[in-house]
Amino acid sequence: MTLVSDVRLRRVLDSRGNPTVEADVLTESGGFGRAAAPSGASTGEYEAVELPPGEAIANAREDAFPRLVGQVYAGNQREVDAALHAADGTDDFSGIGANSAVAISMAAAKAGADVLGAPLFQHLGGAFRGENFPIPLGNVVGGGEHAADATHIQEFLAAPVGAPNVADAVFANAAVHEAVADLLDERGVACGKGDEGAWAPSIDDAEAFEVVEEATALVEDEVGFEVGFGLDVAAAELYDADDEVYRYGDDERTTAEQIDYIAGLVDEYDLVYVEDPLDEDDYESYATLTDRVGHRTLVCGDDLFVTNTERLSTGIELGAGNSILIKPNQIGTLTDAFDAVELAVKNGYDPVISHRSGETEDTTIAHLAVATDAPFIKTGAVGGERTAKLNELIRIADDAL
Ligand SMILES: C=C(OP(=O)(O)O)C(=O)O
Ligand SMILES: [Mg+2]
Repeated sequence: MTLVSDVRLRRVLDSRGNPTVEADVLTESGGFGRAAAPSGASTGEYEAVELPPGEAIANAREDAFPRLVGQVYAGNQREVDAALHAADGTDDFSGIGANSAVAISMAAAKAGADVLGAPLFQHLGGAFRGENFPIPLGNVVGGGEHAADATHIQEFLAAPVGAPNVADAVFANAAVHEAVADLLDERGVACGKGDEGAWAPSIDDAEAFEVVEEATALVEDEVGFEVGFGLDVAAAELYDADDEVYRYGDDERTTAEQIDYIAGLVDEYDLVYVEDPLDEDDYESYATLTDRVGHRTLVCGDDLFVTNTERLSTGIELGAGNSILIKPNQIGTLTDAFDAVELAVKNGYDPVISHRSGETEDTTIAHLAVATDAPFIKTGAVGGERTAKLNELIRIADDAL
């Protein structure tokens, strides 16, 4: 029933105004799935390779279509994704492009769900998946590679850890986003937004901590449940490998100082989440930091692990981090992303399903988070391509699909 009968690829716009790959997968019985690849700006060095969309589309048409059409079943995700790997022939998807691969992989999953008449999260998670919903981490202030002339730390993330349900959590993050704007306004700070819809003021990191702490406290009082916050430091972007220092503008920190700095921030602000606090090649320092603060906060590897089970295995062996960011396009297929989640959970690492800074209206990650029972999802706080995922979570919780 779910035999793939056609695959179509095209260039569509992403939220930054760049072209990205969109895939349609059709099945013999009339099933249909459509999905689009997101795109990172602060990409990890070890991510699967995103090709220019035109090239990715041409290569996938030539090499992947013959292995998909009339050959594999959309309802059998492992078979679809194995065909994509076989068509690619490399270990980093530099043949057909991780952007073509992930778009096809996600579109096939949707086509499989369509044939079954089941929502995507149910097709992916099965009848016995958990009943939990992820806590959304919402980017409210940011800079780094996502906005010029803003904070050095890439993302300050609202984390409504005490929310009784996903809808209240989503609205709490939006309220923090709004409170931040009011507080910045009171301070006479005008600002625009970065790539993910977070405010991108021209203030230093210390002032951003003050503002976000105040905003989360205000919203916590208002909603009556715990609203903490966390960070994506995106430290690989700050690290100068030649001089072996982390550069925050004119300030620099050695690795030992960076570890002390992050541990100090966890203490001072009771951070619930710290992503990429150290360089993507420094497993040992991750282990040191995890030893110090891992019992009270999530130390999450994004550029460190790049959704890759081999890199995660190294981290597990060394005790580096206690959480992994899961971005399907970092590894190229849903099967690989699922395998990373499974390995993480088996070893006590919390998976955090994540968007990219360049996004589309695609909602696959909302379904992936529910299907895998992930405790967290990172997908912004406001903005159409971000609210697409957040509103989908609300619909899933409301049995409205
Ligand atoms: C979402 C992120 O940004 P990008 O997509 O630019 O890697 C991130 O670093 O976690
Ligand atoms: Mg990150």
